[in-house]
Amino acid sequence: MSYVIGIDLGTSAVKAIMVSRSGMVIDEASRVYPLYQEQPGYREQQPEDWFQGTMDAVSELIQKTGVQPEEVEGLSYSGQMHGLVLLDDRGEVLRPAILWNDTRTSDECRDIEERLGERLLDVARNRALEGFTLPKLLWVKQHEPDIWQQAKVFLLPKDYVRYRMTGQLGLDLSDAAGTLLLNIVEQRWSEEIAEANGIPTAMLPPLVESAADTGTLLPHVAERMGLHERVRVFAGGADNACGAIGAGIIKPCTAMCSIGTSGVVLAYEERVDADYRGRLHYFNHSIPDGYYVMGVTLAAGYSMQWFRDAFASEMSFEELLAGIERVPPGAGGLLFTPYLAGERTPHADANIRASFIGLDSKHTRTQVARAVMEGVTFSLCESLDMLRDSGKVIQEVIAIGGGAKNEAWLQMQADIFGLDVVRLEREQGPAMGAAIIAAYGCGWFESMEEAVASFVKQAGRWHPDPERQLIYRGLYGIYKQIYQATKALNECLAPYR
Ligand SMILES: Nc1ncnc2c1ncn2[C@@H]1O[C@H](COP(=O)(O)OP(=O)(O)O)[C@@H](O)[C@H]1O
Ligand SMILES: O=C(CO)[C@@H](O)[C@H](O)COP(=O)(O)O
Repeated sequence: MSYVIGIDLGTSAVKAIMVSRSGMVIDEASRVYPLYQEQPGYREQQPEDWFQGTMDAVSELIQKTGVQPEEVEGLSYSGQMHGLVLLDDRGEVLRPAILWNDTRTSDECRDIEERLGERLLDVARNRALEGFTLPKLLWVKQHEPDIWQQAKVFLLPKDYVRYRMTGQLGLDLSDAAGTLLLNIVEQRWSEEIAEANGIPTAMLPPLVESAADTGTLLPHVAERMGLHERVRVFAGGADNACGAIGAGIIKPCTAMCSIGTSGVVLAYEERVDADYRGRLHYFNHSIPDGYYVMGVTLAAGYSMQWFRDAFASEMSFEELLAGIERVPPGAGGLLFTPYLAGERTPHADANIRASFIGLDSKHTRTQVARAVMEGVTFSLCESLDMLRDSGKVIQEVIAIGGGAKNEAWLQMQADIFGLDVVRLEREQGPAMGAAIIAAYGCGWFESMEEAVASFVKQAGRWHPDPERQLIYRGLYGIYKQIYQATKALNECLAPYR
């Protein structure tokens, strides 16, 4: 038999899946790692935790499947986007990684936009947002000059793990798109953006395609994971690009909704000249010459994780959400905005914070949990509406990410979006996308499209219920007013955080 391994380096955990030639997921293994929040707006992780966690997860996967090392032909990666990993001239990590949901870089974003004006949108096709990598580089340059002086190259999260596994430096196009340093259409680093911001071009790692063969495993890494040294390692892609591949979003009129730590509503973009003026993210896909457009809720699954950790830390998500489907829409008149970490879409605002509106002494924990789920889904619906308003025809939504494990959340998505919502056999879209890249790279298929057709398997469909849809339409109208109503209050509260 032959297999490939797909690795998804998420924010809450790394997940590894073993996939057979017929696209069957034989098994999966995962490892969690901590998120450090030393100051308000700061979010960091240790790259060493990613590397060790990935090796542990793959090693467990090999042990529990009983697959022989020589049966694994290839592996590839999907990774949380934008996170800055700085390396010195010996390849050592200089400081903890600054993550996609870290919002310390508002000043740097303003500086970038002042320096480049409209050219930023013309070349990088995105606005300067706190989560992207270039503002993080500028923050280190300004605030940690000693570290900056030692920095020789930067990598993104999954590219760091691949570097540790193979010893080869490289960064794939779909992830490079989220740095703000890529000329998105010409698919090369933008010297203009780098030079305007004082970033030496020597710091930019070599660019590769997602399916590029990036070498083989270092002997000690192969041994630790129980793999053969000859297993082929393919570059992989940004988690949202891989999630899109794993969900089959590789042609027009298809869209996905991912509820991981972040929340994403994403559609395939066939037009290289599509111009969203930065209101939505526009990035290179992991499919050659493909693009996608998306909106991002910074704290989607993270809102649920926060709620559980703060108020029911002894409970699993399954226990916490038991009976949630019996709570009527609207959670007894309670609305939640998921701005726990600021927001990106539709309100690019690092200062906004979350609210519960309508909390009543009769509210139970289950009702509040439902309000959290509804608030996250309303936020995602705002991104979906931006896609629809741009003229995109979306017929159904493929749901992926940890949130797709819960059937009530799938029904809620169908009711709020007013569209059919489809679940896959496993919610691990990004890991499946990485496995598909590896399978295509190994030559199992002529094209990525063929690999997607063979590997992506739908497993359930939720239809919108007209009655609930109507109730949600009313609630959504109220939800959309909360941002403006709480913006100034949150600015006043900022010094107290
Ligand atoms: N059984 C479940 N029911 C509902 N939500 C869940 C469940 N399990 C996990 N989640 C949600 O999924 C999130 C993690 O999703 P995941 O896709 O693994 O994230 P990441 O890729 O960022 O690590 C959690 O924060 C939680 O909100
Ligand atoms: O910042 C973004 C996309 O622009 C996030 O979607 C990250 O890529 C993190 O993803 P998850 O850990 O939530 O999967």
